[in-house]
Amino acid sequence: MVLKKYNINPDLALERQKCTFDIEEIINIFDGGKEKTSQRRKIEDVVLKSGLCHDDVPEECMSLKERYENAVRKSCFFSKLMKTELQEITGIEDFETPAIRRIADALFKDISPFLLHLGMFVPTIIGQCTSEQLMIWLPKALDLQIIGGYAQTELGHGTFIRGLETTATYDADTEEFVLHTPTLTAHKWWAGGLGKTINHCIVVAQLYTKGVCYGTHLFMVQIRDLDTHMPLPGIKVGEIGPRMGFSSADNGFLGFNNFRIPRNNMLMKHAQVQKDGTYVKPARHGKLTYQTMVFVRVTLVNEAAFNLSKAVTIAVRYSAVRRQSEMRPNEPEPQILDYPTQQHKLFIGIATAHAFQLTANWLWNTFKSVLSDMKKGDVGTLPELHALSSCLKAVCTSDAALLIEQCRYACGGHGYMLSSNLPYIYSFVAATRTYEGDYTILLLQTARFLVKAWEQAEAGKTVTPTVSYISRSLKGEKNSWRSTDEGIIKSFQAVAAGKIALCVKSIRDRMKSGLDYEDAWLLTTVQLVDAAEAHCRSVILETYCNEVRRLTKSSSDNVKIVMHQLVTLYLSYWTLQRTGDLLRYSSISEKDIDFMQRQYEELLQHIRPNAVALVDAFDLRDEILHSSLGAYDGRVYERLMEQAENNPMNAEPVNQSFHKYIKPLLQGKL
Ligand SMILES: CCCCCCC/C=C/C(=O)SCCNC(=O)CCNC(=O)[C@H](O)C(C)(C)COP(=O)(O)OP(=O)(O)OC[C@H]1O[C@@H](n2cnc3c(N)ncnc32)[C@H](O)[C@@H]1OP(=O)(O)O
Ligand SMILES: Cc1cc2nc3c(=O)[nH]c(=O)nc-3n(C[C@H](O)[C@H](O)[C@H](O)COP(=O)(O)OP(=O)(O)OC[C@H]3O[C@@H](n4cnc5c(N)ncnc54)[C@H](O)[C@@H]3O)c2cc1C
Repeated sequence: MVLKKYNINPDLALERQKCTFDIEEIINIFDGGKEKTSQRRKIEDVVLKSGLCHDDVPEECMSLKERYENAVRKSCFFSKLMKTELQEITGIEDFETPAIRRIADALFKDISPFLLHLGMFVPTIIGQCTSEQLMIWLPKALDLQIIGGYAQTELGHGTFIRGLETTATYDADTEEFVLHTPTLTAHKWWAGGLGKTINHCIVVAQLYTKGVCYGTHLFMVQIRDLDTHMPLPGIKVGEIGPRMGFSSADNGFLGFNNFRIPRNNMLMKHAQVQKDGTYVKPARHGKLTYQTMVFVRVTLVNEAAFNLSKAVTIAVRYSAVRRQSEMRPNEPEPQILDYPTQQHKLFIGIATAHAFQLTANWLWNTFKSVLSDMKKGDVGTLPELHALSSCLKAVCTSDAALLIEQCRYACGGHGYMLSSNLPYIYSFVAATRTYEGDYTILLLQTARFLVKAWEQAEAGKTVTPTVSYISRSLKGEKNSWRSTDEGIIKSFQAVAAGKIALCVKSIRDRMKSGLDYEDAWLLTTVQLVDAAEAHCRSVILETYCNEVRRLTKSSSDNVKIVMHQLVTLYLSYWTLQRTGDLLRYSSISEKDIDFMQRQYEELLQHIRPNAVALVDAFDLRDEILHSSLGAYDGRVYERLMEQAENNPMNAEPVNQSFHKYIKPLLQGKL
């Protein structure tokens, strides 16, 4: 371990002695091998030694303007570091390296204003440009000669992309597009980095040529002068105002007054406008311009896992240090981690972080394989990827937000301190449930796919692997409950199949009673969201079990045991959460449920001695955790006091407001 090992809180030190497995083995599993762990640590060393992570004043004590300026400073120096030393170490394009994403959190407790540059601007250039356009913009973007964002959402529309109002009208005489914001609600709103930082932007606008609207397309737009950074004439741009999190990401607004850009600034990999204004539609699939969103949804599953692992590390370490109440009269106060209710709050967080991380890796591989199919001209696998990335983004970000909040509950009053870092982690993840497609909207997209899959299976057609359980269900295969991994997964698939069947029936019944398809669908949407969530649960459970089995094949017995205990905990937890559904759609009995409850409670006891070691195995350095409660040495109270003493509010013994207001009030002179 690279972490400092002096002055460790004695309770935490004892916890580490109880560990039954080799922590390094689990670290290697999640990094993807020993080599990757070593590369990641090298990257972390370089960034930590650079001195960039240091703030003179804690971020939470800065004004919004100071926070933004501090974040810009760090982003610039971090970018320089990425281009130099880090490039040498990674040897690959930076933005895909998970280690870079991890260590970025050592610099930014909140968000880098450059997040959207690497998160969406560069991926859009890669996915949407012709090879000529790529040659122009990609090197400049990677070299940070231009800095960009992604402006799709408007004041009036975010979810419904087809309803966007910004127009891009082609003028064949000058071979230019004229960008225009026709109404108040057409102003671009929310784009990260747009407020103050970026000079270029991908703009999503309704394309008009030869008097016809062809729907939304993507355009590369320079919005600020590269030298003075002033908005270009015809551009109205600014920051949208304080929000729950993302404080240093300068989310912005943008309006166009007949602003002209060259024809070549339409991103033309899939659809083109020729010089004379002729529109050439995408040859293969109508939704390829939505590809960056699919990419980000895939990466957000990883974000859910990573941020949850940070929160649960903080809460478990704190729970080992914190002593409160008594279990029996006159006995010493126990560590709060010894309360089964505390274990119930936290151990599911550890298991979920594992489940989401392995699912994220699997989804990333699926994404790469679909991209490779698409490069060969085959878009057949795209609908399944869209359905998977939609539901996994929705469910993983939503579960992670709930579990992170549970970690805060688990830390009592001190968890409410910004210095615990839990409020920052929560506000970041809470936003991921909304952006890049709101929870409900994305589950409804998956539901479309599931209903279609049902209809295909009914017609005797083969369906894709993630929904093959539908065919089994239609063949009349009855579910018989077994409390094994496979048995539980089969039962969750039976729940999903049962719910999809009911949705299909509801839609058909409603149509029989005279409604059209749209109304029948609309009235069934509560059930459809529920069915898509059930499908997603079955995907996560299956992926988690399969991946742990695959990845621990050559592990030591002790690692196999502890990793499998977490899998069983996860399966038991969700069985107990979903007893109503399982009683309805599987053959589970009350006796089985009693067994699962006892098994779950026993597992909490089995995992308890390894709890601290399991969070140590996330290998998160103190500089990444930024937490007074979760540091490796467990010196919680020392840090809280030190930070209180250094609070700028305590710099003067008497605040001037006493003389101005309180004293006159006390003396009746106000
Ligand atoms: C670490 C990185 C951090 C990055 C920070 C990011 C910060 C945040 C950035 C943002 O939020 S950017 C803005 C993101 N905005 C959204 O996500 C908007 C969500 N809305 C949509 O995606 C779409 O409007 C919609 C809900 C999918 C509906 O689109 P549309 O009305 O055009 O389609 P439908 O009629 O519903 O469906 C038609 C057909 O198309 C299929 N489809 C839809 N989307 C896709 C897709 N992305 N890929 C492939 N296919 C897609 C859909 O399933 C339908 O198929 P059929 O059922 O007809 O077969
Ligand atoms: C921190 C943050 C950063 C962001 N960054 C960017 C960015 O960089 N670039 C960018 O373009 N955008 C960005 N966004 C915008 C984001 O993508 C949208 O806010 C998001 O897609 C949700 O859209 P909306 O705000 O229009 O919500 P709405 O669609 O108005 O949703 C409001 C509610 O209505 C419900 N609803 C809407 N339509 C339906 C329907 N058809 N059926 C059932 N229920 C429905 C939703 O489920 C939700 O509960 C960002 C947002 C946030 C919070």
